[in-house]
Amino acid sequence: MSSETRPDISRGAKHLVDNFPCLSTVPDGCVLSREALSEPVAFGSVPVIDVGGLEDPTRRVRTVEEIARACEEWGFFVAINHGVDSPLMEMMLQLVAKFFELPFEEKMIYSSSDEACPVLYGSNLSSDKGMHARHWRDYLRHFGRPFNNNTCELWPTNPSEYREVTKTYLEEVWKLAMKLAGAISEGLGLDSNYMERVFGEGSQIVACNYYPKCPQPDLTLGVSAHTDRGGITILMENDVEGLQVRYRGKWVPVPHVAGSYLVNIGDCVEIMSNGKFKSVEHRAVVNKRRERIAVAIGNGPGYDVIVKPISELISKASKGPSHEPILFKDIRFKEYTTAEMKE
Ligand SMILES: O=C(O)CCC(=O)C(=O)O
Ligand SMILES: [Fe+2]
Repeated sequence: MSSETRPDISRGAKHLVDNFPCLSTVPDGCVLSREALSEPVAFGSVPVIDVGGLEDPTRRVRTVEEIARACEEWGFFVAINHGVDSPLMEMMLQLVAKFFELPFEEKMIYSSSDEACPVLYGSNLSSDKGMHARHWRDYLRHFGRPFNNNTCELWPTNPSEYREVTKTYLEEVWKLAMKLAGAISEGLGLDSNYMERVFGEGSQIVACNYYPKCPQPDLTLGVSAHTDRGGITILMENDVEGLQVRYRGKWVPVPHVAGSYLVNIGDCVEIMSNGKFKSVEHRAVVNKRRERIAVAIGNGPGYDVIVKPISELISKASKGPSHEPILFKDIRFKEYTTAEMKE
């Protein structure tokens, strides 16, 4: 390809696709290694759990068991009847879609070379940094909870309803996260408020991911294999599937279930559970036909919380026939989230 016709990747994935409608190949440099792309894919079923059962005293114990089993075996589950208002979910998704539709220059207001910037717009396609370098994804990332000082004032002002709707959405997602934290605590044999108490004021990271249509989806990825650092990730997608979960060494695609959330355990809950509940690797693939939008909210402990295996679990284990070693070191959440970014 001559340099005049070589597509410009410097403005990210969406800009490239919008401006080269006839693009039939993934630009040089964006083709990922054969090893990264050739891992086996298998069909299996990520558990679908009716979390509405947590609200019903006759079904609570069974629902807690289902959640605990999913956290042990898959680290993931699809949550239905989760209680978050569907018009609110739809509104949030539409505002994120509108944000990505803005002119490039307007989105660039939020770009920065500092990865730790509290609000960050960028593209993995045009970046050669980090584990997702040259991947087919544009993103907007910012902090949510704790809502102090000027947290929300840093968020985008366009679309105009973005701040207000996002704040309401994050509060609802936090309620759901704490409901699930209750089930996870009970699943570990603790009282249902245990994890919520440890999380304290809590923290949230908002990751809005935009994956445009890709001419050669087999040659690239949206996001490569990683685990989430926080506690409980709650992810909503438009009606396009793309997430894959590592299960018994193979990649298992998660089918889209309308109105559901994809829930996964992050590193903090794995540490707190001393490895009983798994923070499992996942990745996002892209496709030729439809753009995919995924809004992932990482719900974690407050930044000053020391994340460590829960002492009750350790002492219980050590009384048992097989002494269970403490598998993780204590670490302050703030240091854990900023240590050598994996993303
Ligand atoms: O977009 C997805 O489906 C996955 C995104 C993800 O794993 C993340 O943002 O941590
Ligand atoms: Fe993730």
